[in-house]
Amino acid sequence: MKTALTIAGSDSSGGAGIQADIKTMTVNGVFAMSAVTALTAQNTTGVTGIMEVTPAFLKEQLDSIFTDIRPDAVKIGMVSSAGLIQAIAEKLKEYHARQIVVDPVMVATSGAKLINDDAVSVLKEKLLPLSDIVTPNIPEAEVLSGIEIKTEADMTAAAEIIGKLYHCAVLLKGGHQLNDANDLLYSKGVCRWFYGKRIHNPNTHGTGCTLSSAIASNLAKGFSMNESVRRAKEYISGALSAMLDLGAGSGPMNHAFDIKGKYTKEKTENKDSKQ
Ligand SMILES: Nc1ncnc2c1ncn2[C@@H]1O[C@H](COP(=O)(O)OP(=O)(O)OP(=O)(O)O)[C@@H](O)[C@H]1O
Ligand SMILES: Cc1ncc(CO)c(N)n1
Repeated sequence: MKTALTIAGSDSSGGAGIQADIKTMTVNGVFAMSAVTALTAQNTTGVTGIMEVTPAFLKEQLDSIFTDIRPDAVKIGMVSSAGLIQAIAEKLKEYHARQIVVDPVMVATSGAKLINDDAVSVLKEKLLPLSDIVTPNIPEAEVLSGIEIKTEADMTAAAEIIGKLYHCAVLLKGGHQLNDANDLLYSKGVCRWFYGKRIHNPNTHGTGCTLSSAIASNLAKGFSMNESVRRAKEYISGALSAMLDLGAGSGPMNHAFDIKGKYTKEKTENKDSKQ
């Protein structure tokens, strides 16, 4: 079985972060492992607290993972401080990690800031050059490229700037802001649009985490970058189309929409059962 590692923050409400990553990787057929960067106290309406692990303890988790079960792909999500980013970069280099997907998480769907200002420059300097693909949304791509994005032509320009600066592929997500659900992949000097039909579902908590984990899972299984992105878009469209509706804010998706088996059946009414 192929394996994937997520290095990210925990979302206590289960829709984003480590929890979304593990669900996504599992449903996409790889064995999921996790190194936790921070605990968040959050739900669909917002984040009330963040407790970071120390860089030393993050390194310890990564040592445990890489010296035993080697990940075929690595996804990196919320990493809020410069010290943690440095620890990740050091360990990824030490263990020659491959198929690295960086989701440059800066702000949660609910609006909470998930990265310190000084960490952004370390992310650019140390982590992006190690990545195979980075998956910014429009505000994140503006920070990484230094240009304002108002049109699809701006998206192309920003993706090219980021890809050339950091020698990686770039999936710039048009997502909820600019167009339907159309994302632009810049890879090996070529731009390609992935057209997604906008699903009228207000529950989009964790979409970015889910997409990047699905890409990592497909890379772990040996699919090309183009095919990994295509399959990941198909998966997220399915998870959104399942129309799960939980919580008072922007709720989570149903990551398990495609699993229908003996153990997923809900309880049926049974006269004999004790209440
Ligand atoms: N309503 C929607 N219908 C279809 N696809 C969507 C919808 N909303 C987002 N997506 C897709 O989900 C993926 C994640 O994009 P999104 O822009 O939501 O990321 P993000 O802003 O990083 O997410 P997050 O808020 O979790 O950090 C993209 O492929 C995007 O096109
Ligand atoms: C832990 C965590 N990571 C990422 C996001 C972005 O959606 C979030 N809300 N929470």
